[in-house]
Amino acid sequence: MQLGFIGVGGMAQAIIKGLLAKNELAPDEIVVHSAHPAHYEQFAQATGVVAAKTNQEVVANSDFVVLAVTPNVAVDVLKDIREDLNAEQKTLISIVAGLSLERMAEVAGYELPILRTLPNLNVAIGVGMTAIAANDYLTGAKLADAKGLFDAIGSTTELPEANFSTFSALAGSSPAYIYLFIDALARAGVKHGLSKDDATKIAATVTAGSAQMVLQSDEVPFALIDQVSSPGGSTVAGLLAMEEAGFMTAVVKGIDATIERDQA
Ligand SMILES: NC(=O)C1=CN([C@@H]2O[C@H](COP(=O)(O)OP(=O)(O)OC[C@H]3O[C@@H](n4cnc5c(N)ncnc54)[C@H](OP(=O)(O)O)[C@@H]3O)[C@@H](O)[C@H]2O)C=CC1
Ligand SMILES: O=C(O)[C@@H]1CCC=N1
Repeated sequence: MQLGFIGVGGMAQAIIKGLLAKNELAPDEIVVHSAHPAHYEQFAQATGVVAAKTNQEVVANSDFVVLAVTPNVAVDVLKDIREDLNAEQKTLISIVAGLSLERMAEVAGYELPILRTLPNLNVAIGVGMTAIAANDYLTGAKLADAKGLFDAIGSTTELPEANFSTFSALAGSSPAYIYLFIDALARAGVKHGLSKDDATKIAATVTAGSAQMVLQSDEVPFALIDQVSSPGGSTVAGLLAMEEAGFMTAVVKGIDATIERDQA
């Protein structure tokens, strides 16, 4: 498979890193281009992927083309490559938040096979969580191949587009919030005398372990919270202090704001 990337920012690099680490594709099966030669040429040199001189050259040399630019330029970029996409019926894979299949088809061509995806940064280490929605023209082997790319670097879930904004907040943006939680936990450890490195490792290990516990246990998180909280103990004291500071409200407000911005 030849896989093209238009845009090699944070998210595209995470996908490419994940695919290369899993040996899903060889570096010479990936072709990239972005706005600034200094960025994409340096990235190509560092990873061994192929640098194209234009977005059109990416399309010409790919079977599957990943649109990985920011939402504000995505439609203009699609307009620039639509002829090349349709000339040989390439498959378009979008990772652009907020850009619907209908809008992409309107701009790039109604019969173009398109997979709308919403991955997260954790694809870089093979534990991503990606939502996918295909249009009617993406079926059979092409759909399986496109989905397979994301299966190789984590979990995928087929989702109605109406739920993409919520998914984007809960899975696309939330790594940032979970990193923030880990950093806050570690900072508290530093406040009480641990080194930042030690505290961060401890906080991250416990966060990963607790997530595994939720996934593997039959209990809901609230029941697990009760199991940690010894009667009259320190955990319940901490929980109540966190709630007094608005922990749950802060999380829900953050997700509300994320969804609101995605839909703006
Ligand atoms: N970051 C994340 O966790 C997630 C991001 N997304 C989506 O991924 C997309 C990219 O986000 P992210 O990687 O964070 O953003 P970045 O700003 O890191 O990357 C954007 C990329 O687009 C390139 N670009 C800009 N204009 C053009 C153009 N005209 N032609 C070709 N390339 C262009 C930039 O080029 P250059 O580097 O040369 O400046 C850059 O490589 C967004 O649409 C976002 O919604 C989706 C899920 C999660
Ligand atoms: O911040 C953003 O807009 C993108 C969408 C999901 C994660 N990052």
